[in-house]
Amino acid sequence: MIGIIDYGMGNLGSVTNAFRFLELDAKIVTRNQELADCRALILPGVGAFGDCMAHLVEHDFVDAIEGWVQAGKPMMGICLGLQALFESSEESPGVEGLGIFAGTVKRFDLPKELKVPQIGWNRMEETQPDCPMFEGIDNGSFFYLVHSFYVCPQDESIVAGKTEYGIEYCTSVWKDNVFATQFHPEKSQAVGLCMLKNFWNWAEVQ
Ligand SMILES: NC(=O)CC[C@H](N)C(=O)O
Repeated sequence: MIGIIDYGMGNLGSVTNAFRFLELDAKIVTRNQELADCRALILPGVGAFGDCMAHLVEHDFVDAIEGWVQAGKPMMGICLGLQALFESSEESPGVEGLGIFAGTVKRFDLPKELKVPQIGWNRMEETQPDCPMFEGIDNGSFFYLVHSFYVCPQDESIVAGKTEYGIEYCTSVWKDNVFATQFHPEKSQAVGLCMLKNFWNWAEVQ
């Protein structure tokens, strides 16, 4: 079963509905003790970096997530759930992220004709085409996103997907047992559902 972490800030409903539509066993976990029943985790997130980290601390999920990742168990981060995996964010100066990946999160600084937050569909170029989460997804497919900040991995080798919005920036990362994306696969129709199904299948064999 896949555990969808509920720390009071996720877009839980749409993520849960997506797995229900796929007829895949996923449940919302509200206590870190429930992680033991899970085969894989989803870290969703909508809102501000600082609030995300405060809620993860308040719900006692920080050590549990770090332990999960260190144990080599599969996890997928979505949107703010990607950003929280890094060390810090310009969105919340002074707040420490989970630090699972070295690097920070920066705010778009774009010409005024490019609106921030970027809200809508944009293409992802697969820079790790062998990433299992991209199975059956054409390179350059469009995904849905809503964001003002973007991750800047220190180690570029973890970048799995890039997108152009005034600048070229990272929209997916994959290293070992952790995959995360700035996009909302649960709101990206067929390609997004395919990505979630791929994560389920990949997690099955980890
Ligand atoms: N949709 C979101 O919650 C986006 C996450 C973050 N606040 C950003 O603007 O990039």
